[in-house]
Amino acid sequence: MQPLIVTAAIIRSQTGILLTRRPEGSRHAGMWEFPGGKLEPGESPEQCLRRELLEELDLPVEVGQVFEVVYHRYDWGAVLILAYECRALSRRIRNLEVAEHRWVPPKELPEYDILAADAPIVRKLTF
Ligand SMILES: Nc1nc2c([nH]c(=O)n2[C@@H]2O[C@H](COP(=O)(O)OP(=O)(O)OP(=O)(O)O)[C@@H](O)[C@H]2O)c(=O)[nH]1
Repeated sequence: MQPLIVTAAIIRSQTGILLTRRPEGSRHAGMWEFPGGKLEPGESPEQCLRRELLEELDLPVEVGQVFEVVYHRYDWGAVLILAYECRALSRRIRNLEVAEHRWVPPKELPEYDILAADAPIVRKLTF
């Protein structure tokens, strides 16, 4: 099986890095993650991130450099996560498809239940 290709946004503000919590009824419900989602056919990672951030948070973003790439096997299958530095183009966020969102100072990231695949990203952010 090919891994699921997933994009994730690293968005920084003066108060921290943006985390979102997965809604009830989704895989890994209640866990925290970086906003983003699965790459759709024909889409570039940048297009995917812009679409997902609008769908989930009504947040327009500018997509920058790759921050980290992670391959991880869950018991249900593998993911290839492409994490990009992104810049929020609005201050307003709406929790459209997430349970909640939070701006988390890097040193507090280890206190959150973040998806296992994101561990290398969290390490790099807290380093
Ligand atoms: N968005 C996001 N997904 C992640 C991260 N880390 C991680 O393991 N994943 C996994 O990657 C997959 C992304 O799927 P998703 O359900 O968020 O994507 P989506 O919005 O396109 O899905 P849907 O439209 O089917 O609901 C999930 O299985 C999720 O568990 C992360 O930091 N951000």
